[in-house]
Amino acid sequence: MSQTPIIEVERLDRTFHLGRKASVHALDDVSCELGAGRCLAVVGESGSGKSTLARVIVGLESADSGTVRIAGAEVRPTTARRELRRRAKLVQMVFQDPQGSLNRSLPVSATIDEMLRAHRPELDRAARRARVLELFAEVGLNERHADAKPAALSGGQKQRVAIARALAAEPRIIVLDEAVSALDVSVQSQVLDLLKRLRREHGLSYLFITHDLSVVRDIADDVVVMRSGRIIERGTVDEVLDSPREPYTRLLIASAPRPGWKPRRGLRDALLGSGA
Ligand SMILES: Nc1ncnc2c1ncn2[C@@H]1O[C@H](COP(=O)(O)OP(=O)(O)OP(=O)(O)O)[C@@H](O)[C@H]1O
Repeated sequence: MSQTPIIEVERLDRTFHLGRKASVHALDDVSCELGAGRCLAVVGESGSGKSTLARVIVGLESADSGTVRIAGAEVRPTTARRELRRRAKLVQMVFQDPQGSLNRSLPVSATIDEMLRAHRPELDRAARRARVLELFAEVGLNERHADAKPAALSGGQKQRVAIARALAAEPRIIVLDEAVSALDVSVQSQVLDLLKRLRREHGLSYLFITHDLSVVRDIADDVVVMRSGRIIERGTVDEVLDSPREPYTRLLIASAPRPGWKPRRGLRDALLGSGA
């Protein structure tokens, strides 16, 4: 990771207390960085702490200790509108389920219009409409899609709307949390191509949370492997996926679906635990 980091995460710790005695150490001394203009993938089995890391980074979740710096400034969870807006200009998040940011009863363009109102107050109604259509065109959609209600769009189209919504804030970083995981393989590859193009054209940096190593191979430059709240391996995608040092990483790679792949559940469960 040679470029200046745009995100620096240092020694994050987060424990969730579930009951009187039970607790989960979701982040355990986690440090990592995202180089400016790069794509860092965070991989690991379900429950390994990937989403918690993403949520702490964007300030949706607090950490018990440790620091997160974005573009050199420390970020903390806040409800202050000005601070939230300032952060949203730097970093946007795209989730697995785009439905969450869409209002069922309004055309999907409304969600983008709302972002523009927040981040581009100088635009009047007509200029916002023009910008909405520009953003739709950027993600491969047209006016007909913009004026449709969410139910009339496919999963892939809705995820494109979510990406357009993120772009409307003109952020420098997009955090994608399993953003292509719910899409079938051919739609997934189209959305990945779109993300690659947008990254090039806008100089974006991506933090890409996924459990899918073929997606990592396709889009990421660097990767960290999480297990039980800790980062257990890190490096460039080629280093980690071609020459993994940790047995756990080797197992993740061995158990990733590929043509002709047959799950070896016994071995996998023994090594990854029942939550895998
Ligand atoms: N708000 C919360 N309250 C209690 N426990 C939580 C909370 N958020 C996360 N956890 C726990 O922290 C651990 C890490 O969860 P996290 O969602 O970060 O994992 P993940 O790697 O993103 O998993 P997945 O791939 O299934 O989304 C899990 O054991 C989870 O149950």
